[in-house]
Amino acid sequence: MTASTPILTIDGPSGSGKGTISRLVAQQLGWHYLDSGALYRAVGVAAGWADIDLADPAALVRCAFDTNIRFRDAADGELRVIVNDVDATDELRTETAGAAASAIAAIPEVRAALKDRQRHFCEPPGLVADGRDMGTVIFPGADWKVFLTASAEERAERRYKQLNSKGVSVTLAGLLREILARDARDAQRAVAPLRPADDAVRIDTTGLGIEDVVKQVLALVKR
Ligand SMILES: Nc1ncnc2c1ncn2[C@@H]1O[C@H](COP(=O)(O)OP(=O)(O)O)[C@@H](O)[C@H]1O
Ligand SMILES: Nc1ccn([C@H]2C[C@H](O)[C@@H](COP(=O)(O)OP(=O)(O)O)O2)c(=O)n1
Repeated sequence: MTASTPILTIDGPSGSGKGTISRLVAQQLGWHYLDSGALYRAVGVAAGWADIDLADPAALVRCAFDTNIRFRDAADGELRVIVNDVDATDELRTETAGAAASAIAAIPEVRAALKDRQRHFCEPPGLVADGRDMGTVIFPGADWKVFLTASAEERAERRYKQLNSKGVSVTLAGLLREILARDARDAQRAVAPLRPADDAVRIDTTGLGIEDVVKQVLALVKR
């Protein structure tokens, strides 16, 4: 990590648009992008492949250290995630993987195991980092911090459309339940809970289009 490398953090709950907005802003600025949630999802999925019990913290911590995770920009603009040499992008995006990630993310030693890996993404010319604790724990000295929100109903609707467009069969009511459960677990855990940093700019994206949000975030960085 270079002390002078500019960092923008974008935190928020599931479906608030962190990933979409972060990638677009990073593209426009020509900066690197860290999808920290993908690291937690990858460890959860790798643990599943290795039959590790989600209630076995010591084995999960070993898994967090041992899992090889690489990101690759695909030709269609999607970010592919390669876990232990397997393209796990589609498996990672499922709600099952999200729930497993949220469960293992509550284990302090798992969070500690992933800390340095996240900080290594900070390379010139700049970094946009998205997650739950980017502005509070991983990059507390970030130059700009954004906290995105949207109503739970709108977030569930967005996820519904997103998964449907990929041919994944889900129900809106089921997604809303899962989103509310994940919000509660991520916000109530003892270590690095989901919350805005004191110096974060909050943007409620309910009813806003993607372009509107990108404009607001870029305006903040350029100010
Ligand atoms: N402001 C917005 N308005 C409408 N849809 C949005 C907005 N931001 C994101 N989306 C859509 O919502 C879905 C979930 O966004 P995503 O970036 O994956 O959220 P997160 O990373 O916070 O879980 C995506 O399909 C995305 O295109
Ligand atoms: N910085 C982070 C990122 C994700 N997590 C955990 C908590 C989240 O519910 C899961 C999945 O995160 P991810 O950002 O991929 O999920 P969403 O796209 O917001 O649905 O991982 C975390 O604890 N800290």
